[in-house]
Amino acid sequence: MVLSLVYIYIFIFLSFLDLLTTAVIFAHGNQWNLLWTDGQGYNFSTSFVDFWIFPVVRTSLAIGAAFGILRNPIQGPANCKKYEWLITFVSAVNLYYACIKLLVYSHDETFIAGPKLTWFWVLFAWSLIGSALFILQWRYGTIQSGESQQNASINTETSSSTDGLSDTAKDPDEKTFLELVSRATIGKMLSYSVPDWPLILVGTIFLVGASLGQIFLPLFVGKVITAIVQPEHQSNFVNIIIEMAGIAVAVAICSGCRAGCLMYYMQRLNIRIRNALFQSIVVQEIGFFDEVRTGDLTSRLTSDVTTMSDTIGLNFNIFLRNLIKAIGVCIFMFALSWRLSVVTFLGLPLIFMVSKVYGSYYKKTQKVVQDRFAKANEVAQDVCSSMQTVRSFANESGEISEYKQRLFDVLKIQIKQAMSYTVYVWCTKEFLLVFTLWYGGQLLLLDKISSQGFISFILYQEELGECFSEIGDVYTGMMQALGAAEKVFELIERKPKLGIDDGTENPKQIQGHISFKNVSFSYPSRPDQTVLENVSFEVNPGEVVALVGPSGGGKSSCVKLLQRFYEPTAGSVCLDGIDVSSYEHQRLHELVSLVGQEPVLYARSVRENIVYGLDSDQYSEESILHASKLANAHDFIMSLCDKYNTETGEKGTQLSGGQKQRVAIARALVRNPRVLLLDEATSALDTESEYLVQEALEHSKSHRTVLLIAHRLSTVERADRIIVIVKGKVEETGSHVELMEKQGTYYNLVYR
Ligand SMILES: Nc1ncnc2c1ncn2[C@@H]1O[C@H](COP(=O)(O)OP(=O)(O)OP(=O)(O)O)[C@@H](O)[C@H]1O
Repeated sequence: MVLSLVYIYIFIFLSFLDLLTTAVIFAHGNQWNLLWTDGQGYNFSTSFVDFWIFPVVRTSLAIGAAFGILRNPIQGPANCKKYEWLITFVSAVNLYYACIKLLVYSHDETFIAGPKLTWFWVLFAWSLIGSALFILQWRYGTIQSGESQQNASINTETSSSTDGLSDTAKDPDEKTFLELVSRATIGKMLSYSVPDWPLILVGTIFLVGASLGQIFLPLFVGKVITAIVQPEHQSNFVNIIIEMAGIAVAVAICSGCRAGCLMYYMQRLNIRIRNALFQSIVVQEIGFFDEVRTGDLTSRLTSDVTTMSDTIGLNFNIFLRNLIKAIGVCIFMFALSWRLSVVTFLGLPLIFMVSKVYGSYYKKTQKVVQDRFAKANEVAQDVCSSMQTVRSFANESGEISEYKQRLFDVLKIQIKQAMSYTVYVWCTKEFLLVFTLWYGGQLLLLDKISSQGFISFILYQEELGECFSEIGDVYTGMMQALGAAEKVFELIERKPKLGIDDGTENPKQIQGHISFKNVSFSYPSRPDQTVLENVSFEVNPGEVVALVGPSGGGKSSCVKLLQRFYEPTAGSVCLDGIDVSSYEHQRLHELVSLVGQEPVLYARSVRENIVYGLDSDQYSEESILHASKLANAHDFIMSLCDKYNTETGEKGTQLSGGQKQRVAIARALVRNPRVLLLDEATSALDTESEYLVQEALEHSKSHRTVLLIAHRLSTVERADRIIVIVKGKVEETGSHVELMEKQGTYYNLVYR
C-alpha cells in the first residue's frame, strides 16, 4: 500500500512537471503570443499551440491511473498495465506529430531565420523526453507497485501456493530473452569459444572491413546511374566504375575470409561442445538412462548442439555485420538528406509493429506445424522400424495414406502461414518506398537533394530495412540457440548421482568371494517399489551358484548391484569383503564380467566385439581364440565370410540370437574375469551348444566364481548351489538334490 502511494505521488509529480516544463518553455521564450500566431488564428505550419496537447493528455492519463490505483491498490496496477498500449500509442502519436511539424517548419524559410526556431527545438526535445519519461514511469510504476502488492498478498496467505514449475522445467520457448540470458548461458557459450579467440579476432577484423566496404556501395551505384542517365556526368563513368570495382574486390576478399574464419570457428565449437556433452552423458549413472529417453539424448547431441553452435557463430557474424552496416548507412542517409531520413525513421516503427504482429502469429502457428510434423514422423518411424510387421499384414497402403493425412494436416496450417506472409509482405515492403519516392521527388524539385543523392538514398533505405530485418532474425535465432544451449549445458554440467570415479581400491588379484549383506533395493525411477528386501547370501571363490525364482523376483537386480549399476538402498554388496563401490571403476569391471539377458553387440567386426573395452596390450590373438572356443563360438565364426573380421551389423542383427550370445560369452571370457555373471546367457542356445558352453565353463571353474541366472533346469542343476529368490527375498538355498528333497518353492518351480 505504502509503495503504491509512493508510486502515485511520483506519477502525479512527474506529470505536473511535464506541464510545468512546457509552460516554462513557453513563458521563457515569451511565446505566449505565438499560440495563435500573433493573433492571426491557428495555423498548423506556424503555430506552437499543439505542443500543449500531449502534456495535457499525459497528465490526464496519469491522474486517472493514480485514482485507479488509490481506489484498488491490489488490482489497480494490473488494470493500469492493461492500458500500456494506450500509453505507447499516445507517445507514438506525439513523436510522429513532432517530427511532422519539424518537416513542415523546415520548409518555411522565414521560420528558420526567425526567433521561434530555438524555442521550437526546445519544445521538440521536451516533447520527446516527456513521452519517454511517461512510458518509463507507467511501465515501471505500475509493474513495481503491482508486484509489491502481489508479493504482499502472497506473504499474507497462510498456504503458500506455487505452481510447482521450476524455472528450468519451463519450456525455453516460454522464456523471455532476458530470462535466458540471465542464466549465464551466453557466458557459458562464450567460454567454450575462448580457445578459438585468434580465429574470432581475424574473422571479426575481416567482418568489419567487409561491412565498411559494403556501406559505400550504394553511394557508388547512385553515382554510376547518374553518370549513365545524365550526359554531363558521363565523363566520370569509367573512374567511378574503377573505384567501385576496387571496393567490390576488397569487400569480396574480406567477406570470403570472414566467412571462412567464422565457419571454421563454428565447426570447432560444435565438435568441442559435442565432445563435452558426450563425455558427460557416458559417465551418468545407469538410473539416469532408465528415466531419460534415448531420443532426447541423441537430439541434445545432434540438433541442439548444432542449433547452439551454428547459431552463436552465425548470429554473432550477422549481428555485428548488420550493426556496423546500419550505423554507417544511417550516417550516409542523414548526410544525403536529413528530411528523407526522418521520413524513413517514422516509417520503420510502423513496419516493426506489423512485423511483431506477424512474428507472434507465425511463432504460434509454427508450434502447431512442429507438433503435426512430429505426429507424421511418428508414423514414419514406426513403419521403418517394423517393416516386417507392416509387410506381413499387407498394410503398406494403409500406412501411406495415414502418413499422407498427417502431412496434409501440416499443410493446412502452412496455407494459413503463406497467406499471412503475403499480407505481411504487402504491408511492409512497398509503402515506405512509395512515400519516400513521393517526398524525395518534392525535395528534388525544391532542389533540396541531388538526383544522385536521391538514388543513393533509396538504395540506403533498402539496405537499412535489410539490416534491421536480419537483426530481427538474429533475435529469433538467439532465442532458439539459448533455449537449446540451456538444455545442453544442463546435461554437460549434470553431476552423476553415482560417480564412476568414486572408488580407489585396485587389488592386483582377488579370490572372487561375493557377499550380499542385508541388501534392500529400489530402482531410482520407482523408489516406492521395493525390489530386494534384506537379501543376504554368499558365493565362495570357485563356486557356481544359480539364482532361480519366478520372473520379476529380483535376480537380475542382484547382478546389477554386483556390477554397481545402482547402489543398494540398505546393506552392502562386497567382493572379497570390500564394498563394490570402493573398487576403481575400471578394475571392478576387469574382475567381474557380465553376459546379459539380451547381449548387445556393436556395429563392428566380430573380433572388435570380442575385445570391446580392452587395450591392445590386454589381449592377444591366442586369448581371443581361446575365449571363442570356450564359448563354443569359434566354429561358427570361422564359417562366416570374413571369419573374425565379419561385420555383425547394427546391434548384431546379422547374427542369430544364439550366435550373438556366444560372441557375448567370448567377450566376457577374453578378460579372464575372476567373477563371471551369466544372466540367462545361454537361453537362446540349442541344447547341444549350451551343453558345450557349460562344459567349458565347468573346466575353467577352478579359478572363477560363477553366478548364473537361468530358467532351464539343465543349466541350474549343474550349479554347486542354488539360491531361490521370490518377491525380492531369499526363500531357499541348497544344491539341486537338497532342494528337491525339501519339496519347497524350488521343487514346485521344477515341477511347474
Ligand atoms: N530399470 C528398472 N527400473 C525400474 N524397475 C525395474 C527396472 N528393472 C527391473 N525393474 C523391476 O524390478 C523388479 C525385479 O526385476 P528383475 O529384472 O531383477 O527380475 P528377475 O527376477 O531378473 O526377472 P526375470 O527372470 O524375468 O528376468 C521387477 O518388478 C521389474 O519390473
